[in-house]
Amino acid sequence: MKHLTLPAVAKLNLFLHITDRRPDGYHNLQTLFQLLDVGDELTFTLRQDDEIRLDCNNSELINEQNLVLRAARLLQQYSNCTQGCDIYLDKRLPMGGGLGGGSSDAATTLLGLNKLWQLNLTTDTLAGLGLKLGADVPLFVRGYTAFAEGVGEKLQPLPMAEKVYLVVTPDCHISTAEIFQHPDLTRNTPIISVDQVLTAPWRNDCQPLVEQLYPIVAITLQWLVEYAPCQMTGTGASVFAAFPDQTSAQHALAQLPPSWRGFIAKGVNQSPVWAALADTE
Ligand SMILES: C[C@@](CO)(OP(=O)(O)O)[C@H](O)COP(=O)(O)OP(=O)(O)OC[C@H]1O[C@@H](n2ccc(N)nc2=O)[C@H](O)[C@@H]1O
Ligand SMILES: Nc1ncnc2c1ncn2[C@@H]1O[C@H](COP(=O)(O)OP(=O)(O)O)[C@@H](O)[C@H]1O
Repeated sequence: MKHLTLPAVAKLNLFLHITDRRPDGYHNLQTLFQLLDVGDELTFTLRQDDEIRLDCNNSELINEQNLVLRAARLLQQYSNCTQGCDIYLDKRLPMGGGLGGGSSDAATTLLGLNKLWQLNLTTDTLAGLGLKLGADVPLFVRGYTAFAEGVGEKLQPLPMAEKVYLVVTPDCHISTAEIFQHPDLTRNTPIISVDQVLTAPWRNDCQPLVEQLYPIVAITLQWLVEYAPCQMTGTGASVFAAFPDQTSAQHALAQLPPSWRGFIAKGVNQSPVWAALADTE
């Protein structure tokens, strides 16, 4: 096998509870990660040498900090692999919007190169490597909708009704670090058990603070709630609502103010990346 094209889908946090702050400054969370069926696409091509090169439809993303390059280099180093690759990233997801696009790209890179370089590393090993790159990477490596604890790395599969979501991303950049460092962040939500997930009220502890600091997020939520109950994902800025069907989601999307960005996606319990990998067997 010389080429491999794989999806890197988005996620939503159907709820996000912050339960405490750890001595290392990070926060323990409880969250329900819902995978979606839309995202970026990555193509991996074997090279004759051991170089790793990245190309992308967004030239600003072609740099050493890109999580795709960092994931590829980490895997090459970990496995002492002498092979290289050209990687093309087709960036489709809004960036820095709480949809996990960068983390998903990193996970797809770990999964894709494990296959292309025939490393045969286990999913546990890849998830462990992914955690070094970001808290959400293990979710995308494992590829199932899940209840998560810790910083998001302790995952239990939790299949959900596969609903239709409208996701709207207002034009503002929110720093995850700024939100987590803010004194007004709610960080003492009581811990719930996995049995309580479906009955507990779902809320995002970052949302009130983000609405206060970034009024455009509050305005976007006020727009969306006219159509369906809505919430913010991650540390923002994207917001989402579940709709009973494609038609009603499409109706709301058609009313979106011109400068806003939105898309419709279906919630999925299994990441399409795993089905795509199985197709290459
Ligand atoms: C909170 C979530 C929920 O999905 O937000 P989104 O990024 O999706 O919006 C993620 O777990 C975010 O993960 P990720 O985006 O990888 O965060 P990182 O880059 O690791 O962290 C940025 C900074 O946020 C703070 N941080 C992050 C995660 C966490 N559980 N506690 C923290 O206190 C730390 O100060 C860290 O330096
Ligand atoms: N492959 C990538 N795709 C998107 N962003 C990336 C990538 N690699 C690094 N980044 C950086 O990570 C930041 C957050 O990316 P992203 O995962 O899209 O957001 P979020 O964590 O809010 O869901 C971006 O602003 C960008 O600077």
